[in-house]
This record gives sequence, C-alpha cells and structure tokens, in this order.
Amino acid sequence: MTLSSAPGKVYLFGEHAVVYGEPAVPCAIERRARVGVQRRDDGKLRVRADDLSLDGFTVEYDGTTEDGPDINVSESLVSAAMGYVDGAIEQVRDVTGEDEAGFDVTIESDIPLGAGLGSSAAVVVAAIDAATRELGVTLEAEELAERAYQTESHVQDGQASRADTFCSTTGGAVRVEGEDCRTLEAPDLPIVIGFDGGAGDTGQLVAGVRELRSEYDFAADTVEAIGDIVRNGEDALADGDIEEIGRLMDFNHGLLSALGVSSRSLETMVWAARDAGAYGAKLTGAGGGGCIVALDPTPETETALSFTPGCEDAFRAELADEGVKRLE
Ligand SMILES: Nc1ncnc2c1ncn2[C@@H]1O[C@H](COP(=O)(O)OP(=O)(O)OP(=O)(O)O)[C@@H](O)[C@H]1O
Ligand SMILES: C[C@@](O)(CCO)CC(=O)[O-]
Ligand SMILES: [Mg+2]
Repeated sequence: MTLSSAPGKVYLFGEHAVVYGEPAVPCAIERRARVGVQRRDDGKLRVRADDLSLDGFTVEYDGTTEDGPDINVSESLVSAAMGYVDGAIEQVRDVTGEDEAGFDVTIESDIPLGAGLGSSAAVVVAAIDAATRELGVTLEAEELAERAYQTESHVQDGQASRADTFCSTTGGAVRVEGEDCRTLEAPDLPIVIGFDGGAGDTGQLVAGVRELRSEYDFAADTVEAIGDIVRNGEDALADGDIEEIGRLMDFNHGLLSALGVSSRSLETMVWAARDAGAYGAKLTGAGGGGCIVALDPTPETETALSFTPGCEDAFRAELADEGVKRLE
C-alpha cells in the first residue's frame, strides 16, 4: 500500500476571478485528505470513501468498460466521487504508461466536502501522488500539480484554475495567475474558519459567474477589480500589514457577493466575524454555502461564530507549510 496526504486551503483573495486569468492567493491549511492506494492485478478500480455518506460506500468497477460501477447507492454520490478519482487514475495511467493498472483506493479526509476548503484538489493531488508511487514513479511537484489541475479542469467542464491544485501540492501561501504558479512569503496569519454545514457546487457556481461576466460589462469589471484587490493584497502580505489584508478581504467578499456566489449563511458568518472584531472576513472557494475565512488573533471571532445560528463549526486553522506528504 502507498499512502499520501495533501492539504486543503483557504483563499485570502481571488477565487473565481482566477479562472479568467486574474491572480489569486490561496493558503494551504492543516486539514488533509489521505489517500491509500494498492495495486490490483485484475485492472479494476475499487474506491472506498467513508466521508461521502454517513455509512461510507464502496464502488468497484472495471475502469476499462463503458458500463460504470455496478452498485446501488445514489448515482449523484457515485458520479461525484468517481469523477475525481477516475480522473486522477486516468492521469496516473497516462503518466506511467501503465494503461491497464487497477487499484484499491481508500480516501479519508478532514476537509468538509464542497465547502470551499479545496477537498477536491486535496483528494486528487494525494490520489495521483500515491498511485504513481505505487507503480514506482515519483512525480516532481510541478508535474503532480499539472496532472491534478488537468483532472479538476475536466470535472469542472474545462473551467478551472491551477490555484487549488498547486496550493495543495506545494503547501504554504501561493500566487497563481494563469499558468504562472509560485510560492509566496506570508506572515503567520491568525486564520479562523466558520462552516455552515453546507456545500456549493463548484462547477455550477463557476458557470454562473461566467454567464454574468459575458452578459454585463460591469460584471467583467468586477472580476478585474478582484484582480486589483489581489495585487494590493500581495503588497499588504509582503509588508505583514494584517489590517490592510483584512480590509482587502472585506472588499473581496463584497465583490464575490455581487457576483452571486455568496449565501445567507455565508453573509451571516461574515458579519458575525466582523462584529466580533476580525480584521476582515470573506467567503472562501467557490461559495454558495460552506466556509468563510476571517483573521483574528483573539478568541473573539471563533467564539462569536460558535454562537451564530447557521454556523455549524468554527475553528482555527494553521498554515500548512508542507503540501503533499509521502507517508508510506
Ligand atoms: N473525502 C472524500 N472522498 C471522496 N471524494 C471526495 C472527498 N472529498 C472531496 N471529494 C470529491 O470532491 C468533491 C467536492 O469538490 P468541490 O470542488 O465541489 O468542492 P471543494 O473542493 O471542497 O471546495 P472548493 O472547490 O470550493 O474549494 C466531492 O463531491 C467529491 O467528489
Ligand atoms: C471558484 C474557484 O476559483 C476556486 C474553487 O476552490 C474555481 C477554480 O479556481 O478552479
Ligand atoms: Mg474544489
């Protein structure tokens, strides 16, 4: 068995706009997906993902046939899980040249699904890394990130950025603009996360912004304005100016809200954090529901969020310096 883990992330600035070539700054956090992979001789792919439903489920199918998995759990659950894992294994077969390789894949994750903390990227990065190593191939970070990006892009109908997958591969704070991906020096940030227990559909939310952007010039301008916020945010990060970082996060949230990717519970949590004295607060990731990220070195924001109706969980997150980890 070969085991790899990869971290989730929060966006300080720039989600959605990054899909259209603006820069973005995500930061990896110490919440991980762990993927264990064992080669199978029969060419089949068997996936066990306990976090996908209360009871967990197992799918087994012959990846070489058109029939897909033969099991009786809801189809949306299966297609959601299989889209990423299947895509990751396709990349593994392609990069190793082992077209017929089969695997038992086991996924465990501390990252809530579809909540803006990059669970999909973490699962894909860890899966590609573990499965290639299981076949005796260790990918360089650059190749791993690129293969993971190809997988996400495929599932998101070609509308994805390299931000989540690069960040999950390398860890730390990163800056992504189109194909240009680099690591940033970042101060130690007092990150607090609020989670409403819900999720948003990344593909659908990205498609919504795309439509607005083509319908209204001012929506296209809004996307560009997010890019300006990110460029200012990079200076604030370099200066370690946390007040300015917070102010820019607030502004970024307002523009994401204008683009229609916020929700009532995300707004409620953002305002609870601001009222509690956070430097700034915004939704993170695709939105629609899920998580907000706030900056507050005091316990006030976490406490306020834990008493906020609609907030199911509030917790602090440490920056993850390490991206993919090769565990076994
Ligand atoms: N523990 C897991 N086991 C299996 N599949 C998972 C797991 N976690 C995430 N996934 C896959 O990732 C999908 C969620 O990805 P999606 O991009 O919608 O949200 P996210 O990555 O959590 O948030 P965002 O992209 O906004 O940061 C799930 O539907 C599932 O297919
Ligand atoms: C919404 C988005 O910008 C981030 C999702 O975590 C989509 C992407 O970058 O692929
Ligand atoms: Mg995702």
